[in-house]
Amino acid sequence: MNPAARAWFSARTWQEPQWTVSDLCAVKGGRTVSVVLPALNEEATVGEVVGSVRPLLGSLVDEIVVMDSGSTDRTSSVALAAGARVVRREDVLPSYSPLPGKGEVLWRSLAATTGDLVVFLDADLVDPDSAFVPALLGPLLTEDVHLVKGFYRRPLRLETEDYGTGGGRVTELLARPLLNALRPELSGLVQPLGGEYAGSREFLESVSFAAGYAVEIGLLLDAHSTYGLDAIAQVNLGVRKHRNRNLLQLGVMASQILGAMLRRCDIAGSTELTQFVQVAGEWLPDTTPIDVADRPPMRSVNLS
Ligand SMILES: O=c1ccn([C@@H]2O[C@H](COP(=O)(O)OP(=O)(O)O[C@H]3O[C@H](CO)[C@@H](O)[C@H](O)[C@H]3O)[C@@H](O)[C@H]2O)c(=O)[nH]1
Ligand SMILES: O=C(O)[C@H](O)COP(=O)(O)O
Repeated sequence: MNPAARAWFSARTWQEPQWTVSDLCAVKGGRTVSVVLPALNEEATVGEVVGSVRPLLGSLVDEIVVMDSGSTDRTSSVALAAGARVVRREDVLPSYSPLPGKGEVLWRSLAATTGDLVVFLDADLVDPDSAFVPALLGPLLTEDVHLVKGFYRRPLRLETEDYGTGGGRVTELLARPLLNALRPELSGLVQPLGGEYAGSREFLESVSFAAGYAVEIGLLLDAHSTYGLDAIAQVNLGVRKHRNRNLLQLGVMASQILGAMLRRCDIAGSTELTQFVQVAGEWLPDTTPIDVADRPPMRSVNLS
């Protein structure tokens, strides 16, 4: 491992986070915390994810917001019933037409919330653990850091009985090898792409947000460039189960991540990905555009 990454791993990894909610409330002081769940058609799971955070509302957590990314199912009503405030993409920043993708709603969430610290949780988590939010906030509330990433064991298929390992295919086959090659100081991150993380508003509003699924790699690289390695921490969250996407979907995700990474290393990427699908026995090319434009730092955006 890169020597800087090795030293960082020893200093900034919490293998068994011990902070209790009352410990954290005691050090929270006047700081406020927003929990944000990006959601696109997550009616099956969003209620439980909100429910796992709801008991913290009014103590460690000051607001829970589900950022609806254009759902056509009951995501909004389920989230509302579970105790979240629901914000649609078009409800904030009216002068910016909403774009598709996860990065877009995370970016908009900064204009929809006020917490000094922001925790992001995916809304497709299965059996979400109420310990995720306190663990992610631990280093932010007790150390001089700006970004805290969760890590975990990742089962691949929910239908298998043992809930084993094998998940995180884009992480293991693309993101970690790429970081190793192009930003080796970040090779100590166990889950660089994980959707459960927390950051300071000061940091989140100072950087651009990559589109789609590139948002996490963008924030990680930008936290490193802005503050250095020591401003990043990682905490063990145990096990994370979620809905697995198919290989073609992961190919598009991987291309978005690759594009954002290359841009941050001043290397030109591609604006489209061609994959091949079999139709009536014949193999045909199928081309998907790859989002490239970042949203600007929220600090520079006119909020009216
Ligand atoms: O256009 C979209 C797409 C997704 N989501 C939500 O974002 C979360 C994660 O999306 P998902 O499609 O489940 O991503 P994963 O396959 O789980 O991808 C992993 O890797 C991605 C790339 O780094 C991260 O963005 C994800 O958080 C991480 O879980 C879920 O709550 C989605 O509902 C949106 O809000 N809008
Ligand atoms: O984070 C990842 O690597 C991708 O979301 C794929 O995850 P999966 O292999 O667990 O479906």
